[in-house]
Order: sequence, then structure tokens, then C-alpha cells
Amino acid sequence: MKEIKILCVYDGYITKDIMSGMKELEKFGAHITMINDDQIKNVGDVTNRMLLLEQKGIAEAPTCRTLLENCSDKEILVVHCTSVNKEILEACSKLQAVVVLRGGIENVDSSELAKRQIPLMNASLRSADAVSDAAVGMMIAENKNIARSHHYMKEGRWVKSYINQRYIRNMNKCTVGLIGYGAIGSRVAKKLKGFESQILVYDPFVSKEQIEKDGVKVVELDQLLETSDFVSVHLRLSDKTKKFMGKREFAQMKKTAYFINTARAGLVDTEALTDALKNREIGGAAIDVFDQEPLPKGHPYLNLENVTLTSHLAGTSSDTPVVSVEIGVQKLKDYLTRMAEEDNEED
Ligand SMILES: NC(=O)c1ccc[n+]([C@@H]2O[C@H](COP(=O)([O-])OP(=O)(O)OC[C@H]3O[C@@H](n4cnc5c(N)ncnc54)[C@H](O)[C@@H]3O)[C@@H](O)[C@H]2O)c1
Ligand SMILES: O=C(O)[C@H](O)[C@H](O)COP(=O)(O)O
Repeated sequence: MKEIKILCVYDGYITKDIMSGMKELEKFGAHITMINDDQIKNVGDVTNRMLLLEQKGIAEAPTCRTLLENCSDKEILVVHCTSVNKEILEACSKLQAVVVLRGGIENVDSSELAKRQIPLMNASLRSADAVSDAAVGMMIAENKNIARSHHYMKEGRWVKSYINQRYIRNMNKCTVGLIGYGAIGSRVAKKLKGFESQILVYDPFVSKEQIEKDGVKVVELDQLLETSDFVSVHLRLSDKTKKFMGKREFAQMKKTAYFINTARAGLVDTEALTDALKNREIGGAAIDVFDQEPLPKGHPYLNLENVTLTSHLAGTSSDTPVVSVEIGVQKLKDYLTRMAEEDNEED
């Protein structure tokens, strides 16, 4: 079996222990080197790096010096959120494939890889269960006033009456609108089916047939916004989806509806959402992701009763980093097997 040199870069989220699952690939001829991303020390740094990449792009991402110093003879790079930018790619003359242990691929110069016809593999489903659990949890928490009641009880208050009790329905009578039907959106739908909610979906990039085979209904965005009791956004942030939810969209929502954001803050015009919440143009919101993290003191959300906030933890689960590596290992096994078969055919 031909030896193939793989360089794995771990960071504050994917640790050396977790990355050691890659050793399984030695049976497939891999020689594995593991290094640490010298700029990332903890999970907070990982989140900040992701946000920087999504907002500013790969060109502004700093280069990991340890990666640069160790990559020249490597055939495969495995990274989590470490940047695989032009400087790194120029140094990788032997590169045959790149594996990103996350769903988003913003940390990799994918157009440069495409030019060089180098395959890029990712772990798109790795946190889909964690985030979809969180989105469904947020809907139920709003419906049942769990966070608000908890907050009051901590203050010694026994509050029995909440504004939404006049109109909120049980989940089996609620309509949930999902914007984006990828890894996470589709899992939210699957989980909500157990609650017998009516599910509406807007995602023009997935075929109607594929979505409707899950027993949910494809609608136009206007209909989704106008008729849903919960509007949950599950898009990737890009130039095209920036501020997808603005003044107009919040105005279209029912006055009693909740907006759920476990995706990215940049998808939303924060000022428009704040106004809609303040003026009770929508029922409320549950939000996990913010323009600035940690959320700065005095942020308007903090003074609103009809908003529930979590500190960017929807994707956090002890399973997520492990699943990332499992997916990466499986994709690499398939890749190495294919390469070995092609080599055999040529011989
Ligand atoms: N809060 C967290 O901890 C956390 C963790 C992981 C992921 N996320 C975020 O969750 C979001 C969803 O991730 P995913 O893995 O499901 O992404 P995905 O790429 O699998 O799905 C995105 C979907 O959006 C659709 N889409 C794109 N443009 C659209 C448009 N204009 N209108 C409607 N649909 C459109 C795509 O067709 C795709 O199906 C991302 O923003 C991701 O960064 C958050
Ligand atoms: O915390 C998050 O939001 C995620 O861990 C990360 O930023 C995105 O993960 P992905 O969906 O790209 O796997």
C-alpha cells in the first residue's frame, strides 16, 4: 500500500484526543502528523474565528504558522476552522485533498482548490442534531414561557399570567415555518413531526419533491412569514443571505409569532428585529447568535421581556466534535479506498 502523508490540525474545539480517531486511517496507508493551531486556544477563539471568516472572508484570516511550516510534503490536510488560505496552498505542492471537519467551508480557499482540481470534503451533518434540538427546544420554551418563568422565580416572583397565554397554541396546533432546508432545517422538521406541528418550508435550492417526501409543505416566503406561529431561520450566511430577515419580513409575520435564530446573526437586520420586538410587531424571539459575541453589556435585547437569549451554544454538545472526526475519517477511508482501486487499475 502506498504511504500517504496526512497533516491534522486540531484546535480548541477538535482536540488532540478527539483527532486521535484519525489513527484508524493508518490501516489505509496513512502516515499521520498532528499539530495544534497556534492561534486558537479555546472554544471562544474557535467561534470568533468562524465569525471573522464568515463576515470578512478567507483573505483576512490569519495563517497558522505551524501549519505553514509543516505542510510542504503533505498530501492531505485535515482542519477544523484553521484557515487553508492562498499562503498555505502555495506551500502545499503535493496536496491531493482537503478535509474540513465542519459543515461550513469558509476557512478554505475553495476556488483555488477547484482550479487545482483538488477535492474538498466536509462534515456537513456534524452539529445538525445539536442545533435542531436547540431550535425545537427554543420553540417549546417560548410556547411554555420556560425561560421567563424561571427568571421570575429566581427573583422570588410567582407569575401565572403571560401575554402569550391568550393566543399561544399547543405545538400540534402550531404552524412552523423553516427558512432553509439543509442539514439543520430538515432535522428540525423531522423532530417537529413528533409534535404533529404543521411544517412549511422555503428553500428554492432544494427540489419540492425532495422536501415534500418528508411530509412537509413547500411554500413561497410570503406565505411562510404570514402564516407561521414560529419562523426559524436555517440559512448559511453569505453575501446573498445577509440581512435576509429585515423590516419588511418582520412586518409580514403574525403579531403573535416567534422568530427563532440558531443560525447566524448576520442573516438578520438586528435593528429591525429589535424594533419589531419592542413595538410588539411580533410575539417574541429566541436567539443564540449575535453580531458581537459575547453580547455587549447594554445591548437592547437584554431589556426586552419577549426575547430569550442563549450564548451561542446551539451547536455545542459533547457529540459534535466526535461526530466531526467520525465523518472525516469515513470520508477519508472512502477516498483512500477509491485512490487505491484507481492505482490498481492503472498497474
Ligand atoms: N448556533 C450554532 O451553534 C450553530 C452551529 C452549527 C451551525 N450553525 C448555523 O446553522 C445554519 C444552517 O446550517 P446547515 O448546516 O443547516 O447549513 P446547510 O448548508 O446544510 O443548509 C442551508 C440551506 O439553506 C438553503 N438556502 C440557501 N440560500 C437560501 C435562500 N436565499 N433562501 C432559502 N434557502 C436558502 C440551502 O439550499 C440549504 O439547503 C448556518 O448558518 C450555520 O452556520 C449554527
Ligand atoms: O458554533 C457554531 O456556530 C458552529 O460550531 C460553527 O460556527 C459552524 O459549524 P458548521 O455548521 O460549519 O459545522
